[in-house]
Amino acid sequence: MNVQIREQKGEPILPQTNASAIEISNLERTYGTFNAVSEVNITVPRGSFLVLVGPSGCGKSTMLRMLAGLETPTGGSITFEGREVASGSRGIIRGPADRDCGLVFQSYALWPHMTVAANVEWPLKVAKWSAGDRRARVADVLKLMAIDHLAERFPNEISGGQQQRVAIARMIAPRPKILLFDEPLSNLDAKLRVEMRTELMRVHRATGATSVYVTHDQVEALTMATHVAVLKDGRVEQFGSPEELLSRPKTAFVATFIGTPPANLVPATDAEGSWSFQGIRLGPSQGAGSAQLMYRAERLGVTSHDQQDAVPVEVLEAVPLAGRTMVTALAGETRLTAVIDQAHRFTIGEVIGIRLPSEPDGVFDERGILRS
Ligand SMILES: Nc1ncnc2c1ncn2[C@@H]1O[C@H](COP(=O)(O)OP(=O)(O)OP(=O)(O)O)[C@@H](O)[C@H]1O
Repeated sequence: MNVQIREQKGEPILPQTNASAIEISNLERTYGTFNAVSEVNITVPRGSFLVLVGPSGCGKSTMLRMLAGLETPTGGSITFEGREVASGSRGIIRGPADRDCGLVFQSYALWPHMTVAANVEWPLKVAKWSAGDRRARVADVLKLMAIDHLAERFPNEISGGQQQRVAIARMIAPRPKILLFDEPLSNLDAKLRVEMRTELMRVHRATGATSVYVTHDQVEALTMATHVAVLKDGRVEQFGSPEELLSRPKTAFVATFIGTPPANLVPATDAEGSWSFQGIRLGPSQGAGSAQLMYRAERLGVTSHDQQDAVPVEVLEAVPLAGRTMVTALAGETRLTAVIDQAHRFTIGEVIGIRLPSEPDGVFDERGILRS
């Protein structure tokens, strides 16, 4: 299939095909003896929006910096549009300016002495666009980012959210085929972040550019991504669509990192053919030994603590959610979160019962690998 994506009225931009725009093979980055990124293999189809998500220190920024050409891999290779741009053996083959990619950071890094329009025009001057083309392109991009009324202001005369719009406008102005974002919304307040997420998705649709976006916020990841790579300790725990990660997490880490609220993990032992947790029989087990059972929050039931089939738990917090209630409680050292279909008041410290369904949503072995 060959779909033309249009940016402004009548302006064809990138054809979307099934070809891969970015190929990451066995990518590795070590610092001394420390592996910041190890054995990463990801193929990013052209036009997709890949989110790299994971906890602090998992190697997201190192990955993005290698994609941008700001960091040299110590092993493996990166290919953009079929051309190798960096590898462990050959180092940086194409530098940041030679990769047809744009980069936006958390800090906006605008030129303070230039107006908004001049900031956006700058990369076009560097790329030697004609004055007429530059003027037309700057006008289009400012309009696309809804900042055309700010064209003559200086960066210190506009808000943080507006500055980030300028930084994005400046990035997309030369029509790079690949857009790289490193936590671009983390300096914005919660309301603005939500608004900018929608804006970024609009920019992605409008430009059709393959995007790689780094965040530690899994909600941001699931909202924006066509593809998600969950990173942990420099390795990819799982790569797939948001739906795949939510419906079939391959590891206990992914199950507890992705989703709102994330799934519950219950350490269970096999007792005469049943799973047992804190003396409660949960349902038929498939084999001997111990496992971590996954249950989604909406499948847990809340009852009184004296029910025989319920796990007694102590309430830690309860949050009202549009007519529903999310209650988090502690069973020994295990945190359990249930979402119930009613508005209900709980008292912190109160002991209640949580009922786990007989069929878990997934069974992980003790190392956290999906068993079934
Ligand atoms: N120049 C460096 N020298 C040594 N170690 C480094 C260097 N750069 C990064 N690291 C280490 O590599 C690991 C990955 O860092 P990276 O910045 O990629 O993580 P991150 O997932 O982006 O984290 P955060 O979300 O906190 O920004 C960290 O443990 C970090 O301390």
